Amino acid sequence: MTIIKVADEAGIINKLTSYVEKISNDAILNRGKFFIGLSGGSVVKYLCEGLPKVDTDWSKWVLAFCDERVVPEDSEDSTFGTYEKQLIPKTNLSRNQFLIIKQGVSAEEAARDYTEQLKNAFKSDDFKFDLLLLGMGPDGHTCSLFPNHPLLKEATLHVASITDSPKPPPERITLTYPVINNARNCIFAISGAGKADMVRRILKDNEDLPAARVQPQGSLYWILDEAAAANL
Ligand SMILES: O=C1O[C@H](COP(=O)(O)O)[C@@H](O)[C@H](O)[C@H]1O
Repeated sequence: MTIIKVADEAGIINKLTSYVEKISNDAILNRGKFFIGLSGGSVVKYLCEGLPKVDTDWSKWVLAFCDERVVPEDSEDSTFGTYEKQLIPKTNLSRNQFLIIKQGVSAEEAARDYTEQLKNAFKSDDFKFDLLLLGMGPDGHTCSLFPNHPLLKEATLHVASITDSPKPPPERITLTYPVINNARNCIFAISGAGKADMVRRILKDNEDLPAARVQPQGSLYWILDEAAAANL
């Protein structure tokens, strides 16, 4: 695991951008495609500001979601909806490069359908992302994997549904640990004093919280600003 401390959000965006550029170009050079998993929450802002600066072959990108809210695409809670408005217009990406959750179905059906979409994209049952970009809530959740939730033990499904998310909206789908920890690279990007206590509990005290269970076969990076790293 590599912990990178930067001064502020601008520093997070710069670091994130350079990692994404390097990892995407390596993936495209070696395997012809770049599979990336995006998160919602504060990471959206970093990516919408940083990704347009990446020098890459956008046509080779396949973009999925580490988790997504089961809401209409035009809802302000839709993670895809936000990237559609704030990222696509600033890059050469097109909508059909994103794996978007099926609309108008239950969370369970959306998770099943998303699993099929991933199978088609990877042309395999082995969902090996080149990069997952992750956030962490102040309670230590990542993706839609919340503390003490039964989904933390999910070992069979690649994509699971949740209908009792403690953070609204309650209905979501999420990648599970078998997929997350199969990734070539995982990067957390965390800022602000509100996360400092949880950052300490995970990175210093080694508490068993959802974000701490992200231990990929590949590389793991935590990019922290000064406020988030204050208690390390
Ligand atoms: O609900 C969610 O929360 C987490 C963390 O969000 P943040 O705003 O505290 O960074 C996010 O990573 C996840 O994708 C999202 O659905």
